[in-house]
Amino acid sequence: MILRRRSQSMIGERLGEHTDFGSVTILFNRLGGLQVLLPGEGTEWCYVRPLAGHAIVNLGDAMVKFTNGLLRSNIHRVVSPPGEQAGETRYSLVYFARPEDDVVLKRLESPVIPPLAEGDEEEEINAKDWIIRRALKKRVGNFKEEEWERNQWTERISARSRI
Ligand SMILES: O=C(O)CCC(=O)C(=O)O
Ligand SMILES: [Fe+2]
Repeated sequence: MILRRRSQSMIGERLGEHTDFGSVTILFNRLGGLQVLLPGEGTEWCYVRPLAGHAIVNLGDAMVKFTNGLLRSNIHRVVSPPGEQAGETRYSLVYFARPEDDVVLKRLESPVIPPLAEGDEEEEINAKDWIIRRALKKRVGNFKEEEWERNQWTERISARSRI
């Protein structure tokens, strides 16, 4: 997928904060504009500087689910490129990899993956339903108070500085 964002004159055109839904995202950017929220309390947004000949790799929510939070899906957003780059059109080549629709997003059985907390039970949700849930969450009007907690799951994990 190629994403195109016009210059800063298109005020308000940006991608709001989110975690990616799938397993791994590979990004190729020439201009800045991608920002990550560093883990921990009260942290700030940082630009991710694109380097020639390099890709940017993001982990998505499925990795959080499979590893019970050992791996994190970082919270990121896209804003206007910094400094002189702000006047240029930004292209981003994005490759999203994700589990097949019917894969259940649950902790994998492995001694290196943290066990579930005592009394915790994992919900049964497959990749397709997870994506639908996450996409709907972003739509104004679909917001339901009682679902907020559930939908925040990977953000909460990703925002922590330590396990
Ligand atoms: O354009 C970028 O650098 C990132 C895009 C992104 O985060 C996304 O499409 O999920
Ligand atoms: Fe993203």
